[in-house]
Amino acid sequence: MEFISWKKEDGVAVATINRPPANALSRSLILEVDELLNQVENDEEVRVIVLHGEGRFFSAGADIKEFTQVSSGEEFSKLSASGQEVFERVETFHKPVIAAIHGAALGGGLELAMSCHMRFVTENAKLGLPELQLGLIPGFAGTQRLPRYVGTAKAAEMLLTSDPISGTEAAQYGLANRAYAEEDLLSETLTIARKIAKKSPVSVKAAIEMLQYAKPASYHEGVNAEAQSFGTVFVSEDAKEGIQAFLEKREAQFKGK
Ligand SMILES: C/C=C/C(=O)SCCNC(=O)CCNC(=O)[C@H](O)C(C)(C)COP(=O)(O)OP(=O)(O)OC[C@H]1O[C@@H](n2cnc3c(N)ncnc32)[C@H](O)[C@@H]1OP(=O)(O)O
Repeated sequence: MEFISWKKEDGVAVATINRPPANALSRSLILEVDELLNQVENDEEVRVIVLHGEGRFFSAGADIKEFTQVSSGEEFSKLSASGQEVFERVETFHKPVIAAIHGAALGGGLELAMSCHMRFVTENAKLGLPELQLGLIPGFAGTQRLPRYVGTAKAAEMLLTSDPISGTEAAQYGLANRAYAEEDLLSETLTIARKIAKKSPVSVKAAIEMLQYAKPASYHEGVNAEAQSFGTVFVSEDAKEGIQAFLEKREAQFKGK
């Protein structure tokens, strides 16, 4: 794998995303998340996976620069659906996947983190779904998972304003399990991961399976609608303007077209 490396430590696979400068989730990086799961799936020495980011951020989201290479709405809907599929595999994976988030988990980066079974964060990390700032909507099941963690009112605020919340606030709202000082994040996360690694893999698998029943019945319908909508919104003039404005480091001027 080019962008994800991992090593085993006491029953835990510590996986590092390393795609400078922002660990943006290109298509190939998302495929590597899938490949990571392939590699640990049948490894009995791996009981838990901890995912974290190298550099300044956990991940700043889907690769906005790569978006300029896609042109049709159908292609964007497919891109959305294939990301959703990988993240669904994370959420239903029979070994717990834990995100350790520092710096920022934005857009697709937060969507990846939300598909993990637990999230530990630094107090000053930024967590958010800023896609509306780009004239887009989230496309990797963020519209469905965020309200599950923070409630619909806070999810609406986060989506519609594009403002991120801090790690401390994320822990208060239930989006993160706990917030730590920057220097303690990885060691505290590993302590919890090692504790889980000592449990019976049979009961851990069963517990994860049972958690899937806590998803609302409309979840998969919502995710499919999100992928469709992602493609439709993406071909708007406003989306072109939003992406261009990001690349030119200026504020977007949206016209409603
Ligand atoms: C289906 C899913 C959809 C999505 O996920 S859409 C994407 C949603 N994410 C975002 O909108 C976040 C965009 N990024 C930011 O808001 C900011 O960045 C940060 C807050 C993460 C960091 O800000 P700062 O510290 O001022 O650094 P910087 O100069 O903006 O970024 C450093 C370099 O990283 C590149 N970068 C940041 N995010 C992305 C991204 N999501 N895709 C591609 N590149 C990204 C920038 O362009 C720049 O690069 P250069 O140094 O070459 O100018």
